[in-house]
Amino acid sequence: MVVTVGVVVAAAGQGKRMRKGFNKQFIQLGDRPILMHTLQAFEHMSFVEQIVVVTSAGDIAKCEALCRSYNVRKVTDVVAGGKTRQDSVRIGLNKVRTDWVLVHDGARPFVSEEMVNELLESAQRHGAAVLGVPVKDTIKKVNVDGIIEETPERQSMWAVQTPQAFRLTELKRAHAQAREEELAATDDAMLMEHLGFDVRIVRGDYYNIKITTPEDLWFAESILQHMRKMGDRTSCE
Ligand SMILES: Nc1ccn([C@@H]2O[C@H](COP(=O)(O)OP(=O)(O)OP(=O)(O)O)[C@@H](O)[C@H]2O)c(=O)n1
Ligand SMILES: C[C@](O)(CO)[C@H](O)COP(=O)(O)O
Repeated sequence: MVVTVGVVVAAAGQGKRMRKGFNKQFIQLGDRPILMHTLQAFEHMSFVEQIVVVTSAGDIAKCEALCRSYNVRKVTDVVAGGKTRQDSVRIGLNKVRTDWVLVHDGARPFVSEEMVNELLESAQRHGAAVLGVPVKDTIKKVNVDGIIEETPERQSMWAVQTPQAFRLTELKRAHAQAREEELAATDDAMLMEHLGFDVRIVRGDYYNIKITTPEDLWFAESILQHMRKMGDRTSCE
């Protein structure tokens, strides 16, 4: 079956935890801004037909100019996002014209074709899929007084990443319903789970980090150097 695949790249956050005073997507990582690493990764995936970038209204022109200078041609729309990531993704989805959509954080620059292939294969077989990695630490549920309430069994704990892959119509429905019910979610899978969909987890890679706090930039520089040395984006492990 021939299917079409689009991507919504959520890049409209303020990067408060990065404490730079500007959107962290524009921080230079190696020789280009973080967001350009992310967009170029999808640009080079042959099965991706369309990329929609969601950024803040004030950064649209800058983002379009960067796409031109880095030769990112699959970007059809650069649109202004919303207050939350969920709002930004919902806005971006309105521009997507493909059967399947990958939702990805602009701040995850090390997404690879190999991981996206596996993700899409699983999503198309089972209906919806997300990348994730088994957690390495012991996880505690802690109450407002700082007292540990519960230690969930680690074997069943995964740290969820992006991309996350869905049928466009189904994800749009999940977003519409969440809006109606005022349900707030930190990822798109949660909205699909809420609608009763089974969402598969596909093993991603520990290097597929989201750049969130300042020390993540050290890790990101090391990952980038390692990948360039290996001459292959996928051979970090
Ligand atoms: N209103 C928002 C908030 C977040 N994002 C995007 O969602 C991704 C994951 O969010 P996060 O890492 O939390 O980014 P920020 O919201 O920028 O960070 P912070 O919470 O520290 O302000 C980022 O690529 C971010 O740009 C978005 O598109 N729209
Ligand atoms: C979607 C996500 O990347 C999954 O890990 C993440 O939840 C989004 O970022 P945030 O830090 O929760 O805003």
